Amino acid sequence: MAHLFEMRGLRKSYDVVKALAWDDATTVTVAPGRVLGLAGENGAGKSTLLGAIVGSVALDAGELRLDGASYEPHGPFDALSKGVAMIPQETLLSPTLTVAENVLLGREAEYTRFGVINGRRRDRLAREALGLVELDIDLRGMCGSLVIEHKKMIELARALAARPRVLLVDETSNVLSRDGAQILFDRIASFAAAGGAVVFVTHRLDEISTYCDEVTVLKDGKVVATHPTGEVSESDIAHLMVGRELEGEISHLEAARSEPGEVVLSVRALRPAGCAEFSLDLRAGEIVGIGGLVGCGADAVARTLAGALPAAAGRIVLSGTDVTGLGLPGRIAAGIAYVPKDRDDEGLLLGASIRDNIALGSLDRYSRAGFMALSAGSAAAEEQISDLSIKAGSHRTLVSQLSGGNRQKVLLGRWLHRDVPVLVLNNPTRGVDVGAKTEIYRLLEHARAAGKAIVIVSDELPELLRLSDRVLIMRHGAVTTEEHRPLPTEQQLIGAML
Ligand SMILES: Nc1ncnc2c1ncn2[C@@H]1O[C@H](COP(=O)(O)OP(=O)(O)OP(=O)(O)O)[C@@H](O)[C@H]1O
Repeated sequence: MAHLFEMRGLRKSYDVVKALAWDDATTVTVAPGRVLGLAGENGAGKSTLLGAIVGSVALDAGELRLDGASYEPHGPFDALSKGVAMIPQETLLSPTLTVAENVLLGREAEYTRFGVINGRRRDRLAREALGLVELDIDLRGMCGSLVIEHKKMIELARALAARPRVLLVDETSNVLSRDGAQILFDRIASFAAAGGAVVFVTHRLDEISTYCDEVTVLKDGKVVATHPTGEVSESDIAHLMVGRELEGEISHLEAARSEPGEVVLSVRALRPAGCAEFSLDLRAGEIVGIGGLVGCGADAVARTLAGALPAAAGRIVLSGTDVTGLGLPGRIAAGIAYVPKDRDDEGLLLGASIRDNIALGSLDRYSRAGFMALSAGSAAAEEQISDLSIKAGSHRTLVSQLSGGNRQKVLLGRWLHRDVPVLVLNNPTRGVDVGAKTEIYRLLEHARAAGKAIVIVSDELPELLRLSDRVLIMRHGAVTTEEHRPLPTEQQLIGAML
């Protein structure tokens, strides 16, 4: 079969980090009508590869070919004009532009004449594009205030509306609801059926077996193998990615479960935005998982427990102290740590180092007579880098230079070494590779065994089933199901969500 897209001998280094380190003979191709899955640990080079394909990463060496001809994009807009569109891992929408302006970014000439904007035409074009992904939202709203799912759908709409030949999708499904993910996979399938070529990056190996024709595994910037997905199992792919077996480590965690202790966090008749009353007694050494479809209220519950969203009513008592009136910083100081879902918007200082981001969870430890002595956090940061296998030169590396999954690990690392009694984790392993996920599960299990009380909101049912002592399923803002161990199957929980 003729190739639509071809990559050969790609190399890219950032100082000593070899993000892409293919030898001259290494070639990866995608034929028309095919979906290529890209798998690899955090920092393996997947996003760098996609960045190189749209010209946002300048390669040190290598060759890209589109339709048999040399292809050298100068940036994402140039790539788009040549028929290559990307949905990046971290959203690139401009927060201060409207939905319509973002959807039509780069197409302004289509609705502007002699410098005058034709608003009706703009709105019609934007509506057409959003129709491709079944998104019906206010065209005049600012993108900065949208939920992440809508931002991703806008990026998908923008890409599809440009009618590209090659579509690159970087870890998009992990922020989408089931319905959103279904729309994404349907569009990918029809795009391929119409002769397009797709490169799809995900850490969810079931998505690779279900939706991809072939899988290429990257490790330390090199191509380890490419196989038709029908010929490799998910555990084969995981093995190629991390170079070791993972299942045994997980079942070990299952065996170590013990009875929870005293109630640490008592939540009474809390009214998170858009939700019914929510009550919970969370015990020391207990993990309560909360799941449900998008808009079910689990996200609002997590944010309200953390103090990131105000509650309309109710009480939250932490070890006998009423913390209801406290905002996010006050709750953190009181002992409720929070890992948000949208890490770049809500969680991390991208321009600061790993050490400073981790130390943010412990400012009280590092302030002396009103001055910050963050250098004292270096050892703690190095410990987190090693415990969580954060791929970085040192604790001085800026978070903006880390891969997505490694950023997520920094966010978690901020709290895992802290002595906080309560952790509220909102999709804590989003974008984290299978090996590091096992490591994070192990650390959370240790935190649980050490008596921490943990609430995990997760879109991944296997994660909830693996970690939780209790699972709450929410629908339309209310808890409709509560299950204790032994927990029901994934299928039964999905049934409860619908
Ligand atoms: N701008 C940059 N400056 C310095 N190092 C960088 C930069 N961008 C990427 N890197 C490094 O290159 C390596 C590959 O990163 P990349 O984002 O491609 O990984 P990835 O496979 O996409 O990981 P993830 O699964 O976590 O998204 C990492 O070690 C990362 O820290």
